[in-house]
Amino acid sequence: MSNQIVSAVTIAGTDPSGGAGIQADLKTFQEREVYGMSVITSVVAQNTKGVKAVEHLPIDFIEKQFDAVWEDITPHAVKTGMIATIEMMELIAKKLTNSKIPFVIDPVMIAKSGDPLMEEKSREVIRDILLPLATVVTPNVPEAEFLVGFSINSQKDTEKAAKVLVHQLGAKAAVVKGGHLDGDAKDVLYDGAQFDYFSTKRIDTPHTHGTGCTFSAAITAELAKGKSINEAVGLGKEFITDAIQHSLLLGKGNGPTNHWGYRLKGLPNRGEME
Ligand SMILES: Nc1ncnc2c1ncn2[C@@H]1O[C@H](COP(=O)(O)OP(=O)(O)OP(=O)(O)O)[C@@H](O)[C@H]1O
Ligand SMILES: Cc1ncc(CO)c(N)n1
Repeated sequence: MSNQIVSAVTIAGTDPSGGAGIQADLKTFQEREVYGMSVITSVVAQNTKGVKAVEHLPIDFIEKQFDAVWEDITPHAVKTGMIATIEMMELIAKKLTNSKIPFVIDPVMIAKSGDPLMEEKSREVIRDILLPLATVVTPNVPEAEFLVGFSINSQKDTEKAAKVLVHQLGAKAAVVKGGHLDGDAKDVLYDGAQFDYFSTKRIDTPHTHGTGCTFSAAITAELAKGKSINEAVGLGKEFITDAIQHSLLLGKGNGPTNHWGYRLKGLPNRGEME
């Protein structure tokens, strides 16, 4: 694949303040040297402090965007982020059912600010119609709890949830992220055969707006390049850790991560410099 231009597409909602959603995904693809494309599902008026308003695009217009990408530039991988309604989920399922490209699902339900990004009645639908199509699904703990139907309080629970996501709900692999648990930021990958653990020390910062989007976009970019699931998750974890470590101290709320943070590896972060 060395001379081939690798491309990926994100199907998701927007963040005009640039830290999450489509904007985070495209920045991440670019940093991973993957040509980024996007299909916008919802336009969200949000920033580092929270969500102010959401407008869903008409379903036929989402389909037109999807077709505009696919009829022209076939992507090497696809990810979904904010998919708010049942209609949108059905459209994506219809479009991707016989697709052979890697498909990463970040089952975005609630923003870090606590604002809902998915209609409650859609949650079962993402589980039933999209999860079986996933190459990798990347829930945080509250999302995983909803999808599997039990609470997650320990590593054992996390492993059990990852198994359910694969064996009962049909994803090829699942990464249950430990960002919301206490202690180290430890993510568990289950690929149907074995567990792998990706763990870093928790970085003491409130600036984690868009971490989930950035992490899943980095995994998508690496799968687009032909990396294995295990390699892609490992590279995604390094990328998000550097992005959090070097967060930009922007905004008045929970600030965004730094998508070029990996280039600053080993250097003092901005907080330490000031
Ligand atoms: N404070 C932290 N220090 C180090 N790593 C973190 C921290 N917070 C989250 N992570 C890591 O960032 C990645 C994204 O996890 P997280 O649980 O934050 O996603 P999320 O809740 O889906 O994010 P989002 O706000 O975008 O929805 C995971 O690899 C997680 O372990
Ligand atoms: C559009 C969008 N997707 C995902 C998230 C979760 O971080 C967000 N805040 N906004």
